[in-house]
Amino acid sequence: MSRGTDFLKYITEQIQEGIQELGARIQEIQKDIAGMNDYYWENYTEMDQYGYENYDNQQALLTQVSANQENQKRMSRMKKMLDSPFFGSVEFVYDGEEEAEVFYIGIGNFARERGQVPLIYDWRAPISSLFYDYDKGRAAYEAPAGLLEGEILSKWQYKIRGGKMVYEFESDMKIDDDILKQELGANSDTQLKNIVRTIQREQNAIIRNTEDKILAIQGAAGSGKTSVALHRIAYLLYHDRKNLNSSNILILSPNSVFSDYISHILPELGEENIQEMSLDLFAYRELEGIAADCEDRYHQIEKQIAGMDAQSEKRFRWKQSEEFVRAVEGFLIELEDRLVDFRDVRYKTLEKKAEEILDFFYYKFADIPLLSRMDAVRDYFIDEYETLCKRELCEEEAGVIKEKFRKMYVTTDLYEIYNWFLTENGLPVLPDIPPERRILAYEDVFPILYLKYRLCAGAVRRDIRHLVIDEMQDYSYLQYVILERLFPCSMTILGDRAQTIDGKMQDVLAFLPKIFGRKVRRIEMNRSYRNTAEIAEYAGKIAGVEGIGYLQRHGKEVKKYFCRSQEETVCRILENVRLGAEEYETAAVLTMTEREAGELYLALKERREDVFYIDRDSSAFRKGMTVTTFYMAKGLEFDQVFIAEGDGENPLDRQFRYICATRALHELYEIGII
Ligand SMILES: Nc1ncnc2c1ncn2[C@@H]1O[C@H](COP(=O)(O)OP(=O)(O)OP(=O)(O)O)[C@@H](O)[C@H]1O
Repeated sequence: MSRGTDFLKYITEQIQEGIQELGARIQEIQKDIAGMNDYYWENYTEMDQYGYENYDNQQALLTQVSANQENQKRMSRMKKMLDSPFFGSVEFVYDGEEEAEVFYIGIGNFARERGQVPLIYDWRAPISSLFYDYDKGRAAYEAPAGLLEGEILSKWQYKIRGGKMVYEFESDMKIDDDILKQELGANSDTQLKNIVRTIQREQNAIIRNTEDKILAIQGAAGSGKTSVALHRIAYLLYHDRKNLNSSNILILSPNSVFSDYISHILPELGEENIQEMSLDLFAYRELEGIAADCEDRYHQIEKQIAGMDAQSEKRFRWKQSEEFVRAVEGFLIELEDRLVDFRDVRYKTLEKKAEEILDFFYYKFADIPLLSRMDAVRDYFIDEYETLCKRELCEEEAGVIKEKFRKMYVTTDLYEIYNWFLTENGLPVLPDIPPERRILAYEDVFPILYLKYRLCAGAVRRDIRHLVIDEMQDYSYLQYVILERLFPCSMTILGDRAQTIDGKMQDVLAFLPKIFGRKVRRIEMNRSYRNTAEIAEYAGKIAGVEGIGYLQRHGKEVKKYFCRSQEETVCRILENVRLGAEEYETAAVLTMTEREAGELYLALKERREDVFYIDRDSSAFRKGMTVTTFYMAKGLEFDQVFIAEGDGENPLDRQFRYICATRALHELYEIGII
């Protein structure tokens, strides 16, 4: 038997024994807990009158309950490990030592007892970097005690499934590529896979980067940006347990389908409860009370596809630009004088002259945002008044005073203030209607949100300690300014300029340093993993993207059809789609517009059962044939992709075809209309 198979046998026994021992411990604690409960119910009437005994009992109970919760977690981790306990090993001899040691690496640490040397090391442990960063020969890793150097004598890779060794071999770079090809040659799933077994060196450098506050990654389509960002989160959580837990992390993703697509990776890596949301949803929640509803990005894309007139297009761009931010800043300086009408305030013996209020407003509290500043002035005077009267005001009295101060604002309605700004800048104003009837066009959503953050206090989200922004190319200058204000934390920002959904490519890396300063570290990922060589070359030509490396994984040539009608398009799709038990798992029919997707979906649904439609309200994608727009398919991947082109020219044609083409793992069909 080989060393890997021997170790598998040994470790399986160890894990099984560990599970048994832990099971017994869980039961024991469970008994203790039951005993404590019984004791409490039998004795609670006789416990000391001050409640000390009761308190001690409760504490003891809580300790046992939380110990068992922890044990249950360990138990489920160990059970998971039985399926595939490790995937790599490194035979390493430390400098100055004679004998080599073999370190096995898996998805989590395993030791029989807490504090013992692990039998399997977590892929995020310092020692595991030997596996990802080096081949045979000299190597080193950064341990808590400092840099440890030595020599790697051999490196092995294993595939274990259901507790059985599928393959094992000594790995060098070439074999690495073969494994990758095998992994990527498999059928796609409706969820992104974890890549711990095959993380590449340049990916590992990003995952293990803890020095840079803001990492901005420009990566080709399919280069593993999303995968790397998620593994980075797992890595950061592992290494900074004291300061960071999963509720401190927020992922801004394009939509709910994408959120669902990536949602299982972190739990698989042992990290639960990471929050995910789109920036549009975030904005919508923040603007509650100002407007009843907001358009989202997808409304805007549909407008762009339908063709916007030059003036609307120009206005939209301006409202998201650096110039806009500057114009708002200028407007805010003037706003101070326009927004407040200082008056004397009188309430019983409290009397404040307008001049005195003005003085406090402009000087003492000048740092507080305008719409929150009067509250600070008011609280100051109320405090002063209470000290003088030697009593606290009741709620009703304080309410009356609050109202008097609040009334000095000419308006507190951000929508109205925004209209002042628009008028000043010679732009059409929004209709003068009450909040419950207001629906904000996408072009106004972030401008109003920006005003909110500049005018009201309390926006900064200090609970978030790490922010991930996926599809960075689709965020505007203004959105980044907002993000910078809201989240003063470390960030992983990733995207691909070639996939910008706009008339021209946007290189956000050109302006990010202006917003975030010198904290931004730029990294490029130029090797693509998703597509076959044939598809990658085809896609590269569409976007005019050069210099992308890809695996020499070969497949069918890309096929192009020209059809006369929708009926013919449907026929072409159905004759080429290969879904089934022995075939592919996912196929996508991707269109430019929602209308086209809706029509094709209905036509295909008549002919096949397993056809699903994804629109902006969907929250998951399923095995079978998915019909959707190119912009909803961003970030996802499918075994087969059919690009159903619309008729006529379109300003987003290049982006449409490029994004669609790069979604395909194995087969790509382009269907044009003549
Ligand atoms: N090191 C790796 N080992 C195995 N598979 C990998 C590796 N890196 C990337 N992949 C695979 O390549 C595919 C693309 O990865 P991912 O979706 O993370 O790329 P992306 O750069 O975010 O793509 P896009 O921008 O086109 O949406 C996925 O199937 C992923 O599992």
